[in-house]
Amino acid sequence: MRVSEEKTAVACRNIVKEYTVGGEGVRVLDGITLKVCRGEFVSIMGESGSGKSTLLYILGGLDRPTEGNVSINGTDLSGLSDETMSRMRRQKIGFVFQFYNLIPNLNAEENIMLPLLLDGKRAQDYSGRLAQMLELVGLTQRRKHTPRELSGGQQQRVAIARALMSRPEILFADEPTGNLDSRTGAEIMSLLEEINRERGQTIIMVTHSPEAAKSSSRIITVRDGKLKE
Ligand SMILES: Nc1ncnc2c1ncn2[C@@H]1O[C@H](COP(=O)(O)OP(=O)(O)OP(=O)(O)O)[C@@H](O)[C@H]1O
Repeated sequence: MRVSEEKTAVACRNIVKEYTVGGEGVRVLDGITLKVCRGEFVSIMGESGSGKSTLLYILGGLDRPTEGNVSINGTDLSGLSDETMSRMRRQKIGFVFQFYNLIPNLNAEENIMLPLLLDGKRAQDYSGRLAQMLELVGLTQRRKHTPRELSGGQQQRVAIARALMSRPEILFADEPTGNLDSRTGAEIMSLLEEINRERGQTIIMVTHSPEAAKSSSRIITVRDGKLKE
């Protein structure tokens, strides 16, 4: 991508995050500035407790920083009400977690459709997109299975399809292979790589795994509350 064509997907400036633990302030993030361009696949690494997930949630608008600001696709999140922020999350952001967070009594396609239904959309208007997503994640034959009838890797594929249904600007993934054996983890990573390469999907992923991080185009590390590229 030429620099002049770069478009910023998400940017943050001087992010500080402090928690109060036992009456004392603990500074987890200490002045983080970062820009991720559209189409990038960025891995966030760092030791346990370094603040990787905290940073991911702040970038995705799931949490607010103590200081500093985040903008997604040019919109500054700090000025948004909670309601506008949650609409923005539903429509512009996809999240995938280590534990798939599927609804146990809904089947694969119902789980994939759920966020759009909660956003007031009609299922019949999205049947084509649903079929495309099932195809993309390789679950067309298993669309009527409930999570209990699916392997961990298949459940994560459902979660990925669900996150992509709204055609999000950015897909955030928090340890997406953390609960999978290494072979299944590698399959999930090649799916994410394909989604990034073929669809130009911007992805920001937290991972402990150097193997998983190899799929990304850039690795950043959080250490002592700061970023090292
Ligand atoms: N709500 C909270 N209240 C107090 N402290 C918190 C809270 N959330 C996170 N922390 C602390 O902030 C630090 C960073 O947590 P975070 O989960 O972001 O780290 P991480 O790098 O993602 O860790 P891991 O790799 O173990 O998941 C930790 O020391 C954690 O205990």
